[in-house]
Formats: sequence, C-alpha cells, structure tokens
Amino acid sequence: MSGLDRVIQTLKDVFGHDEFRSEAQENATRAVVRARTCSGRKDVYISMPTGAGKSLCYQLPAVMAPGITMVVSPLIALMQDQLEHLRKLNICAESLNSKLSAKDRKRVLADLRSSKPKTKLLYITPELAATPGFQQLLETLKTRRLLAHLAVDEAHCVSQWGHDFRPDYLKLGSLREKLEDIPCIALTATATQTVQKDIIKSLHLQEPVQKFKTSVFRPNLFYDVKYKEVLEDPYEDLKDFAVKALGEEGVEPVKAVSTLL
Ligand SMILES: Nc1ncnc2c1ncn2[C@@H]1O[C@H](COP(=O)(O)OP(=O)(O)OP(=O)(O)O)[C@@H](O)[C@H]1O
Repeated sequence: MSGLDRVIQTLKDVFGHDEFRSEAQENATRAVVRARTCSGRKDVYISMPTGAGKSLCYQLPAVMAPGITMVVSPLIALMQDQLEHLRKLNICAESLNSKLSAKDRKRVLADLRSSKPKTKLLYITPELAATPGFQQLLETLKTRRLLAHLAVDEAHCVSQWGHDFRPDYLKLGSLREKLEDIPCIALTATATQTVQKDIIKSLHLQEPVQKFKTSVFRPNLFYDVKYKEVLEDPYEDLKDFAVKALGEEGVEPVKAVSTLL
C-alpha cells in the first residue's frame, strides 16, 4: 500500500475519522509523515486555532512510524486528556511527569528500556526534558534509533512575546540540538509573526521549515454586550437567549451553553 493510502487508512482504522477536518490538517499530517522518510525539509510548524485538530498532525504520523514520538506538553492536565483519548483508541501512550506514581514510572521506564518498546507516544514536561536523567534516557533511545519525532505542543510558551511564556521551554533548544536528526513539529494556536520567529529560532527548527497556518478567526464565537439596566427582565432575556441557542439547528447543546459563559 502506498504511503498516502496508509495515511487515510490509519485515519479511518485507528482514529475513526472518515476524512481530514481541513486541507491544512491533511497537508500538515502528510508533511510530518514525509519528514521521516525524505532528506531535507524535515521540520514542521503548525499554527491552527484551538480545536482545529492539531494533535492528529503528530499523533497519526506517530502511529505510522516505527519507534517513539516524544511530545513536550506544558500542563499535566493537558497530557492526561491526550493520554485518555489515545488509550481509548488503543494507542500505547505514556507520560513521565512529577505526578506519576513510582510504580508507573518504573513500568514506563522498563518499557522504554526494553528491546521493543510498546510506547508509541511519550508525553513529557519541559522541566523533565532538561534533567540529566532524562537526557541520558534520550541518548540511549537515540543510539538505539528508537526516536521517531519530537513534537512540541503549545510551542508559543517558548516566546517571551507570547502570553504563556514558560522559561523551561527555552531549555528545549538544547534538547533539540542533541536530537537534530529527529524531525521536530512545533504546534501552537496563538502565534504572531514575532512569536513564530521565536519558536523557529528557539527550537532550532531547520530551514526551510514547512509551515501550515490557518486563520484564527472562529465564526462560531462572538461577543455580545447587553446592559441589564435597560432590559426589562435580564434573567428572562438570558433564558430566552439560552433556549434559542440550545434549539438552534446544528448547534450542539454544550457548545451553545459555553457561549453563555
Ligand atoms: N479529521 C477529524 N475528523 C473529526 N474529528 C477530528 C479530526 N481531527 C481531530 N478531530 C477531533 O477534534 C477535536 C479537537 O482536536 P485537538 O484537541 O487535536 O485540537 P487542537 O487543535 O490540538 O486544540 P488545542 O489548541 O486545544 O490543543 C478532538 O476531539 C479530535 O478528536
């Protein structure tokens, strides 16, 4: 089966989606798949709004590739969400973080040190990435040619111009230097040109970087201000709005309610 067909097959069989959500999602995913197999043009930068399906762009290639994809994520809660999602799909995903029990840590490390690790995606915090113990583990994985990709989620945390600057993200530059042969994928939902430049520089993404960007404009989100002083009955007005939103065709109730928050 050709590489392209395998992408669609994996999308359907493993992730349960009939099609890609957008052209950008498809192009970015295919670029990450190709990054391991062709020389040159390896690193990928993905900027798409929240909920656009950025995670699939590294998770699908991770499933297709032999070896382990390492994912840097800034929050343990975010990691947990991803782990739950992947495990429901029967994808072997693990994490190493400060909240892990000693027993689980031992189990994860034993798998990583085994001759054929089952782990396909390993989620780590930027703090852990910088520790000597982890660097040693990484070196071993690299020597054994077990590293497929390095994905950096919420990559804008690397930039002091971004809204979520995390000093530990800066240490990822030296991690990247040690893994310069491994394709790197930087993902963010919020990146201005300045932040984009910072990400590319700090993570030592190799030029020419392949960039996939979609507009952050979200047509389903809007702000509306009503002064309750001029409303006859503000609660009745809010109730009417909620009922209308919940009843709107094609709008899922949860999304409609979140509009009210
Ligand atoms: N091709 C697809 N078809 C249908 N659903 C999809 C597709 N790709 C992703 N999704 C779903 O879209 C939702 C959002 O995906 P995801 O969490 O990857 O978004 P994101 O862009 O990473 O958002 P964030 O910026 O919050 O990390 C998930 O429930 C995911 O399963």
